[in-house]
Formats: sequence, structure tokens, C-alpha cells
Amino acid sequence: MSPLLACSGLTMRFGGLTALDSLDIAVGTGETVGLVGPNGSGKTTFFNVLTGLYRPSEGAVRFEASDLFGRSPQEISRAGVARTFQRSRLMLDQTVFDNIALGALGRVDLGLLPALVFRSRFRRDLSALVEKATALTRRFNPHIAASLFKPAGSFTMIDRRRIEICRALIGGPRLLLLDEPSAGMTHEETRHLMDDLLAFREEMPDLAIVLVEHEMDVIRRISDRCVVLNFGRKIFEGAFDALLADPDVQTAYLGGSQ
Ligand SMILES: Nc1ncnc2c1ncn2[C@@H]1O[C@H](COP(=O)(O)OP(=O)(O)OP(=O)(O)O)[C@@H](O)[C@H]1O
Repeated sequence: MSPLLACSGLTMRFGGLTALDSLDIAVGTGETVGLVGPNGSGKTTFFNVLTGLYRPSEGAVRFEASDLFGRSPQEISRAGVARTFQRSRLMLDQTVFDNIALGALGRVDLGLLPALVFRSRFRRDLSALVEKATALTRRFNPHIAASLFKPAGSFTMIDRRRIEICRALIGGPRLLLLDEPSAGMTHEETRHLMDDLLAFREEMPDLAIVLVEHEMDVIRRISDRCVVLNFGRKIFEGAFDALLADPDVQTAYLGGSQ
């Protein structure tokens, strides 16, 4: 069976710097891949290329039947790829709902024209979106669902992360890219968020996830398979236990001591 995502020879150059170097990465339906590597090894660039923020220099990106190479972020989102960012991109003074609704743009037209011209359809779409956002946030934390119209900035760090994940999920993606979800959180918060993700994955077994993470405990707990990058190249692919034992990974990433 062909994978959900298949990248081959993916290369991204910034002038003289090769941030992604002929990368071959495939992700299957329902699979969770942990993507690790030292700072500057190309993990976020890989996400930026996959989501259309950067146009790759070379290579191929196939997603289901679509060729996503060089497509716009909107087209890629519509094809079923969603992401979160390393640094929070929430609008803290806007409501949770407003933040989450942004993830549905492109599927629901929330612009002024439909609001004025097609009022009943607009009202129907909007209330369906509220229902969906309520159901989604309730899975992560009922308190968020009950406070959907409070500013996102009034929530704790872990709830803000949950809101960002809900924003990525509201459009019903097939592939979710999580960029360091544990960043800025305590170990306890990280553990809770991983519990949430594992529970969520049970409910959505077809959702594929690529998780960038420096916390090796998180990678161990949540990944089916791991990929390690170094200077934009894939230096390892396989199970977590094999990653720990791999001499190249030891040298490049684990400081040779694990
Ligand atoms: N827009 C850009 N212009 C120039 N160079 C860039 C750009 N984006 C990334 N780079 C460079 O590409 C390389 C890979 O960066 P990237 O952010 O993808 O690494 P990373 O593995 O995500 O690192 P970290 O773990 O610190 O987040 C780095 O050398 C970085 O400086």
C-alpha cells in the first residue's frame, strides 16, 4: 500500500546553506513518526516546506493522490495537512473560538459577503463550527469547551497548546504536524498533553502524526517509528530502542553518552 505522505529527494537551500538535503521520508495512514535531531538540523524547515511556507528547491512531495510540491499553504491545508508551531501563534486577546475557527478557513467562508448575502447558510455554518469546536476542545479539557468565548490568553500554557492543536484539527486533517508541543511546558504538563494525544489518537486511528520533539521520553511514548536528521540529512530511521543504540545518532544528537 502506498504511504499517505511520500517525500523523496526533498531539498531546501537558503543561498549556500542546505537545510534539507535529499530527504526521503514516508508516513503511513495512522502512523506517528517522531522527528528528532540537533538544533538547526532541519526539522522545522521540513514542516515549513511540507506546509507550503517555503517552496522546496528540489524533490517530490506526494500526499495521497496529490502532488503537493510547491503548492500554496491554502491548497496544502485543503488537501489535509495541518500543523502547530514551535512558538505559540495564538491571538491571545481573541476568543478560543476565534482562534480555532481560523483552522477552518478555506472550508467555511466566514467573510463579510456570505455573512450579509447568505445569512441563513452562514448562521448554519457558524453554529456547526461552534459545535465542532466545542466537541473537539471537550476531548482535551471540558473547561476549554465551557469557556469557548473567553480570550485564549486567559488559559494556562497547557490549555493554550491544546487550543492550538484543536485549531489544527478542526479542518479534519489526515496528517498533523506537531512542532515541539512540549516547548515551554513542565514535565507534568507535557505528560498530561501526551496523555491527551494518545487518547485522541485512539479515537482517530487514521490520523497520521509527525512529531518534532527534543524530549526523548515523549518520542519514546508516542512514536511508532523515529527519524533522525543531522545537517538536513536523514541519519537514522527505525524504532526508538534502535535509535538509542545507533552510533551515528549517539555522536550527532545524544552526546555519545546514552
Ligand atoms: N528562512 C531561513 N533563511 C535562512 N536560513 C534558514 C531559514 N530557515 C531555517 N534556516 C536555517 O536552516 C537550518 C535548519 O533550521 P531549522 O529551524 O529547520 O532547524 P531545526 O532542526 O528545526 O532546529 P531547532 O531544533 O532549533 O528548532 C538552520 O541552519 C537555519 O538557520
